[in-house]
Amino acid sequence: MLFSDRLEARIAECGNPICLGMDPKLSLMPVERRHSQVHTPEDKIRFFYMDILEECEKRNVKPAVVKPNSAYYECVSIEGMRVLHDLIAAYKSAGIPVILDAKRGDIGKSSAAYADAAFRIYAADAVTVSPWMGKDSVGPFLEHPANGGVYALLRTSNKGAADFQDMPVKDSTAFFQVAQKLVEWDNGNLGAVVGATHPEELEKITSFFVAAQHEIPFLIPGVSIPGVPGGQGGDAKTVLQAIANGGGKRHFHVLNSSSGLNFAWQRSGKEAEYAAACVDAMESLAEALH
Ligand SMILES: O=c1ccn([C@@H]2O[C@H](COP(=O)(O)O)[C@@H](O)[C@H]2O)c(=O)[nH]1
Repeated sequence: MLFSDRLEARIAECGNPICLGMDPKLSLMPVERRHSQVHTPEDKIRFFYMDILEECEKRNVKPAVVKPNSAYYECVSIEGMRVLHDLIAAYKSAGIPVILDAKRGDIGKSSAAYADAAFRIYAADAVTVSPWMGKDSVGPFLEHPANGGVYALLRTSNKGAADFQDMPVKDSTAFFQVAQKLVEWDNGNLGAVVGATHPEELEKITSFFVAAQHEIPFLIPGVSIPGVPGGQGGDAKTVLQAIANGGGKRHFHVLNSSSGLNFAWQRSGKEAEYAAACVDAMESLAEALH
């Protein structure tokens, strides 16, 4: 089954388009309030996300997908990467697909090795890639036997996105040129990263794919949760409206919040309730988007 079909079925099944980012920030993970046996940063990360998973299962409130960003695990230690691997396995076995946010891409043979690492070693369902090096760089991810999803960076959420992505190219912009290539390269497993922070661009990008009669799933990072610091300011309802205005499919695209959902306990200040606060925030986001 193609990734786009699996994703659409998953969003319909769980009833929300939420992508729970999993970007550990140790100072905001008060795990020792619940577990006295936490001794290392790796334990802290493991307990934190396992508590959130347990709470999701207990309340039957699950995100459509999760997205750990590998940087936050790699910078902890080699063992941190083992924790990333184990969390991917745990969330997958709870039926939640995992997007590994690693932003890979290289010459063909090196991309093939990156693809194998993402899909076989980490066993992720999807991975983020940079399209900058072209078709032979993205191809090995699309052709990997795991048949996983491949989200290419298209119009990112950061301020610097404008530096290159908005550059005028052939009567349009660089990101529209990339969008055209994505349509050409897609084999049913390709998606695009489009930031939540620029809804006007999101609407235009949606219209582009709709006009090409070739919608691909968007991973939309940059969504903030009201009252929780650290997000990028994107508003989830505005994002869905932009997709609707562009004529896009309703249950196809996922909206990512990492710090907003992970550290939602900051709203009440009740540190020991970090897992419940995360799932509360997910539940109210899901309701608001229903
Ligand atoms: O354009 C992009 C691409 C990736 N990201 C990643 O998503 C999360 C966002 O975290 P928040 O805490 O919700 O802001 C993070 O892993 C980024 O590296 C992005 O923000 N924008």
